[in-house]
Amino acid sequence: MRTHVVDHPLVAHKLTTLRDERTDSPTFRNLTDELVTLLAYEATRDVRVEPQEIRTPVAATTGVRLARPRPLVVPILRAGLGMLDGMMRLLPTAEVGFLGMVRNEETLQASTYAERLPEDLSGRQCYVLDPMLATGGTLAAAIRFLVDRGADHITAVCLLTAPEGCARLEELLQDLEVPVTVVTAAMDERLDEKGYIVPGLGDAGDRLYGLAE
Ligand SMILES: O=P(O)(O)OC[C@H]1O[C@H](OP(=O)(O)OP(=O)(O)O)[C@H](O)[C@@H]1O
Ligand SMILES: O=c1cc[nH]c(=O)[nH]1
Ligand SMILES: [Mg+2]
Repeated sequence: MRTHVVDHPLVAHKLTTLRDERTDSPTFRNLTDELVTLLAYEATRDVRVEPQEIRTPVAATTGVRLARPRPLVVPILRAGLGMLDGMMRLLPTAEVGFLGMVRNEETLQASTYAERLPEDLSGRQCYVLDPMLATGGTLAAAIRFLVDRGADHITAVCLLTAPEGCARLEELLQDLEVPVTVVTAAMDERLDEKGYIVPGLGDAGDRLYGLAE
């Protein structure tokens, strides 16, 4: 597994406002959207392309287009939904599948409550969207689900990651032969006793969709 922390002053600037407890839900949603587009640029660095012959007004030339089958973007509900538009801005022709997952706040175990994905993902590049990689349980289960269906290339886009979660993800997925990359805006310090990322940004789903108020 490869973890890529995007080191860019605009990412750091937007992330700081995102973390701030005074940031309201509408601003949080906008910043998430902007941050994801910046991360998506890095996350799609190895998206598959194929040659395409075109004519410019001046001459014939060979360029590229996105290869078939199209990439699949998978937001993990609820909080991952806030990342979908930012990702689709760069990959407008991607297909979208959905996974609904929730972490039990006592046991920290992830469970799946909804799934709407193509049955056969053979040969598909998948981009998993989830703002928080905390203990890693949610992302590990989501990635295994996609690989079991045939996905052969996984990139997870996460706003924040915790070192403990990255280590656990690597351990849980060590038997996979599929390349897995995590692209993130920051690797934070640690998890607290409730499994929250420190300093983190709190509960991403609640901050996006306002259920905390
Ligand atoms: O790495 P983990 O320890 O598994 O935790 C991370 C998960 O927790 C949050 O979702 P949550 O369960 O709060 O669901 P929500 O998106 O509906 O708020 C977050 O969006 C991740 O999916
Ligand atoms: O810090 C955390 C950990 C899990 N889920 C969140 O939304 N935030
Ligand atoms: Mg939540």
